[in-house]
Amino acid sequence: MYEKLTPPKTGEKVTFKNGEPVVPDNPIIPFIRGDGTGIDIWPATQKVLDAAVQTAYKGKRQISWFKVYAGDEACDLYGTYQYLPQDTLTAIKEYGLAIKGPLTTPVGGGIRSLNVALRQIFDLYACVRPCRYYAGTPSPHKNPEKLDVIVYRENTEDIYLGIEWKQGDEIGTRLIKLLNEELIPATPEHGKKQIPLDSGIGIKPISKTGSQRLVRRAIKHALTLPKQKQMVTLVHKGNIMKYTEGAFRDWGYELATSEFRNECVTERESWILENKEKNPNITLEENAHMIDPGYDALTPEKKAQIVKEVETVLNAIWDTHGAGKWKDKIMVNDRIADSIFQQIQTRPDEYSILATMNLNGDYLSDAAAAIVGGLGMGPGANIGDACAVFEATHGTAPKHAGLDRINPGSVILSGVMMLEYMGWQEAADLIKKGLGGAIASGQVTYDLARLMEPAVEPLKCSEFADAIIKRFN
Ligand SMILES: NC(=O)C1=CN([C@@H]2O[C@H](COP(=O)(O)OP(=O)(O)OC[C@H]3O[C@@H](n4cnc5c(N)ncnc54)[C@H](OP(=O)(O)O)[C@@H]3O)[C@@H](O)[C@H]2O)C=CC1
Ligand SMILES: O=C(O)CCC(=O)C(=O)O
Ligand SMILES: [Mg+2]
Repeated sequence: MYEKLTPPKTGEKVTFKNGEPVVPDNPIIPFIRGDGTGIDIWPATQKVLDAAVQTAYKGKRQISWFKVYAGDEACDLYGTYQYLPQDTLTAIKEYGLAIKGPLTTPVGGGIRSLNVALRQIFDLYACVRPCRYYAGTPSPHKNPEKLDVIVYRENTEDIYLGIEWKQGDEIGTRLIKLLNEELIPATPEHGKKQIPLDSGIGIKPISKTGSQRLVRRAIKHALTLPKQKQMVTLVHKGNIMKYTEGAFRDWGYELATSEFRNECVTERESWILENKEKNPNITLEENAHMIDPGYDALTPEKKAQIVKEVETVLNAIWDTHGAGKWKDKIMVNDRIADSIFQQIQTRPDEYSILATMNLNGDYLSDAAAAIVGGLGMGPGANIGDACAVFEATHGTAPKHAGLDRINPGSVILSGVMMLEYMGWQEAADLIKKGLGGAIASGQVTYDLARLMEPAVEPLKCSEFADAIIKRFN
């Protein structure tokens, strides 16, 4: 079955039932060390995970690690350009869960991202990146503790799908000509627009299926959160890209108000309901006027549409959601992408789950991680219905590689996410306690040490792992 790998002799497979993992007490879990700083981060992470599992379960549960290869290490073992060997894919498919360090993607040429390839191959459609603050972490923000969000990023489509043609490419040029000469003129709303012939071209597909399965997962996650965090914000640039980004928003609302009708209320619905609660005799038109600030300037047709919307909402959900009942539902709202970047800084406590398309989520997860301490504190998980691969938000940080100085926090916290996903909460809690304790006592790696006031002497990557483990008991 494997060309160059031998799975551990002990341990069992994780299986999946209805999209959820079924985890034995001794699961076999494949890991990819990663390129660059992976060489420092992975040993530190494995040590912390093993120590936590041992402390929590005293041998009753343990992980059998299965080393698999990707990136530079894979080329060393399998040969030139063998960045993602079949053995690795077979192992991840077979064992269901995996964890990885970062992998290099050269900018502007060579291999396409291995990280993205793994997500696409295993249909890991939800990239889940929580950004929460650990007390004592230095931050450029005044109140970083107010940010506690989870970026739920669609992980398989968008411009990130990688369907692109280089400037000057023959097929790319044919495509531009087809668009300019036939398809754009055949679409009246595009007017006389033309694509410059010397353009590179990228395709941005956003599907209804892809959008809704992501939002479905986000809403299900929201249902597990404390009441005050039960919110899902659909992030998009739909004012400009109406049929991709705008459609993501619309499909998100459609799903929330159909599949989760009883569990969700949209922001706009909540305004309509609240207006009637405050004034039971309010007319439909008065209500419409209140929910749309520009109402007076609208055309009669548009005004009639909003009045109809108010009527439809009241008829559909007044009984189930009215009289304040909506306050116990998941709030689903939407924000324009550029605006959300300032909102997470100026009003962080108003947000919880941020459901995004692929590219917006890529940007937003780095930005949100920066608020709570930087990329060394940004964990993540790529989750599908039959497989999950855990990895940090950051990349290989090559200038720090092999120096035993980088912060392993993000991959360790990705391990915490994996333990929680497995239902091994006790081990996950120990690591969060240990990591929180180490940071609170100023025992941190260079990235956090340089921001601390007063300054502290940085720990090495390996020493940070030990500082976490020391605090388990
Ligand atoms: N999932 C993955 O495997 C990903 C892979 N990549 C790939 O990684 C490579 C390098 O990308 P690059 O743009 O340099 O981005 P990186 O995220 O690798 O690093 C950028 C900077 O972020 C900080 N940083 C990153 N990781 C940590 C950490 N663990 N602890 C503390 N600080 C950290 C460092 O800042 P400072 O030096 O200021 O301290 C570092 O120089 C590229 O090939 C890229 O494509 C990128 C993102 C994700
Ligand atoms: O794979 C890469 O090179 C980049 C991926 C990335 O930035 C991310 O997933 O956040
Ligand atoms: Mg990124």
